[in-house]
Amino acid sequence: MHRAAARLPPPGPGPLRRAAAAWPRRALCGEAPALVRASGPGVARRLRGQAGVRPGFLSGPEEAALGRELEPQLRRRRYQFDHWDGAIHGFRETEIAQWSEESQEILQRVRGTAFPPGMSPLSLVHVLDLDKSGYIKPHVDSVKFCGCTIAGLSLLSSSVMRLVSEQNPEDWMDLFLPRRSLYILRGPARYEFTHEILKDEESFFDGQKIPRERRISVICRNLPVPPAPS
Ligand SMILES: O=C(O)CCC(=O)C(=O)O
Ligand SMILES: [Fe+2]
Repeated sequence: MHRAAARLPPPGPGPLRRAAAAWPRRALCGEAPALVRASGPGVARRLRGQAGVRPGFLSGPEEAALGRELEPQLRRRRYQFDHWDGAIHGFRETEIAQWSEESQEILQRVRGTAFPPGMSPLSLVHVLDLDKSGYIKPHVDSVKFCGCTIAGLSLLSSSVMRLVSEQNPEDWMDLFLPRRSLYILRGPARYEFTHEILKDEESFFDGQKIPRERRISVICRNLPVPPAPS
């Protein structure tokens, strides 16, 4: 979702629900420092434990197994190059509730890593297939439909995810997402910073080109906590 633009969810049921709104605070996850670069020590401190990358989270065979399961479902859809809210360019997507046993084990591992005990993960898992020319513009995931944690697996391609502070756009953090890694965004990284996936032409991490190929992400989210009754 574009910065500062409050948007409505898409008409009817659909996997994309990105709308800006209020920013409740919550916390915590691990990180690999070599895979993140921040605009300054203040941002690094603020996002420590809130934005992290686990390289090698998936093995090669696990990536292949997920791919085999996802390809037939994705192939039925067309890449879209103009989305309803313009947040994503060159993509197709789906939400999946039923997974093979092998994939369920992987998703359990994601949830066990990303979500503290007692948090309710969304049962639908979001699968986003970005064409080589596709990219994700800066947005904040809808607070209406998605809770404090976003955890995503990257298949087929490495990429760079950029976080930019909504309040001070000069504050940013880049996350290098190697192929087969898991990233986790929580608390301020999820609510107070936009996130985006850079297009191939702009895909650099710490000055180094990170070529963007076709990329499939498998994203687990949790339910928003309902407001306390007044
Ligand atoms: O592809 C990803 O890892 C992120 C996708 C995303 O930001 C979204 O669907 O809201
Ligand atoms: Fe998002």
